[in-house]
Amino acid sequence: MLVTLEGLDGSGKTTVWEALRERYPNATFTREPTNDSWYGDAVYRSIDDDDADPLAELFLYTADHADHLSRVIEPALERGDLVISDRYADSRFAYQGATLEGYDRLAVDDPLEYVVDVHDPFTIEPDLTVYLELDPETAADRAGTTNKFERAAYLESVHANYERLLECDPDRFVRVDATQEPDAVFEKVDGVLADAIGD
Ligand SMILES: Nc1ncnc2c1ncn2[C@@H]1O[C@H](COP(=O)(O)OP(=O)(O)OP(=O)(O)O)[C@@H](O)[C@H]1O
Ligand SMILES: Cc1cn([C@H]2C[C@H](O)[C@@H](COP(=O)(O)O)O2)c(=O)[nH]c1=O
Repeated sequence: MLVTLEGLDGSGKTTVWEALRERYPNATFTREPTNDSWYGDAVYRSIDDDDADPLAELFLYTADHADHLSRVIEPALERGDLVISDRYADSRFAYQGATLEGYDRLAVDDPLEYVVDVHDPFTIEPDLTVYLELDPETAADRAGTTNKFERAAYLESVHANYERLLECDPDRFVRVDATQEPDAVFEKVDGVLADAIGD
């Protein structure tokens, strides 16, 4: 079973992911961008480049996703592991969907839909996606605005894109209020996960 954690920067995904690691020691824990491949290194170079071309950046993230699928996700699912990923394809739909808004050289009406279409032929859809919902101001505050994506105005567009994704796929997404204390957020996510895997 593939479970993904999604949300704005600072919404508490990694905090929950770390706590789940202790709760499910036999599961495969992974993340995007990956932090153990040159594809992931290339993505982090792009994140640190304020002038990175948004379309090139989409394909760097997507290359990292393709490698992540073949190297980590598919083998773990074939072994029958529970796989828990801190960010996954929905991050691309929401974030690159936002960076590509108003990018003149991409002749599409709906960048989010375009990014979904790029993934459609090869990605593996998660069985469950936990969306940690937080307002963009608090998210930017918590994240500390350390990279170009962690700014409230940009996170507004990302937030709107996540809302579209949740609306399109209500059976896959579970929304969790990320303004609660960390323990309460974890308890809620743990309950959702236990229900999903029949624990
Ligand atoms: N429920 C919470 N309430 C208040 N602060 C929190 C909560 N969860 C996490 N934090 C704090 O917010 C900051 C960001 O948390 P975390 O790294 O888990 O978020 P994230 O969603 O993984 O962020 P990013 O996507 O930027 O990596 C950390 O300082 C963390 O301690
Ligand atoms: C997977 C993915 C991530 N991003 C953005 C979101 C964050 O600002 C950075 C790095 O992620 P982290 O969880 O803070 O380490 O990258 C993105 O724009 N598109 C994606 O597909």
